[in-house]
Amino acid sequence: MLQLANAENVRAEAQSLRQSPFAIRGLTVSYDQKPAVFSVDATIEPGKLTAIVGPNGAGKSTMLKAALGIIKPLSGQVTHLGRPVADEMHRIAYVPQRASVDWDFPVRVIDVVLMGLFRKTGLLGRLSGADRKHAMACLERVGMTDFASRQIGQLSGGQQQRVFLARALAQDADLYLLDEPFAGVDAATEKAIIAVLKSLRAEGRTVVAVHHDLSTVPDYFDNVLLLNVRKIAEGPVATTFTDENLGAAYGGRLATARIDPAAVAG
Ligand SMILES: Nc1ncnc2c1ncn2[C@@H]1O[C@H](COP(=O)(O)OP(=O)(O)OP(=O)(O)O)[C@@H](O)[C@H]1O
Repeated sequence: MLQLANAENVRAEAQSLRQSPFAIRGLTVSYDQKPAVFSVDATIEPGKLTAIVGPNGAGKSTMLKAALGIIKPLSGQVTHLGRPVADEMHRIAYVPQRASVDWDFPVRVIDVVLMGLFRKTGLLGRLSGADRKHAMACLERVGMTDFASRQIGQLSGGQQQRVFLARALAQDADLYLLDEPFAGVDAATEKAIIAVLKSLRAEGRTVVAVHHDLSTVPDYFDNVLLLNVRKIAEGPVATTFTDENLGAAYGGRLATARIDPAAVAG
């Protein structure tokens, strides 16, 4: 009887942890003593698609990198599922900005995807046939199986973006953080990527993406976090993605930007 009650407790705890958000508290990051992100609190709702939106230089990439410990913040705490993020990295997949990656590195597409499994297998761990099958299935999800043996330097920008998404899929994470996944891709690739992100949400996973095209925010995302060094607002798109909040994030430059993303391109 006691054992049954314990099993029930463990299940309830696991369930409530799954519903605990990715939470950022008091995050401040400075470069050369100038704050790029200042005192940001954010609570990412589990099982939703959240956009991080703000002008160039607003600190969006910096916030993601600092939240994951890739760069060291001046201050702040970040938790995932109620625990320090450093203990939870095996549940988190990060897709960096394409421009920040050395695409001349001599490695095949399939090997990039298999890198997504390193946290599970260890760097020197042996990959099984099932691992390779899983990696191929991830490539299939992004429509890139025909390119498995290609060197990554021989891919187009959109194809590179898809491969990085496949690597994140291979990680089988709870939380996906993507830095501008739609940057420089054509309409077909954008459609393919958003379909994958929505399928992750349908599986109960959480997706956060830095996003520049304001016109697609309402179609693509459930929630939005507006940033300009400080947090301007966060919440459901319907109530948060307002002209007032956009004006506060982008300054006077943005009277019509919600329908004209070109207005904020520079
Ligand atoms: N390594 C660095 N050293 C010094 N300053 C940096 C560094 N990285 C970013 N910055 C500065 O920090 C600020 C925030 O940059 P960040 O890349 O986080 O902005 P962003 O919102 O992601 O911009 P974008 O939309 O252009 O990608 C900018 O002013 C940028 O110049």
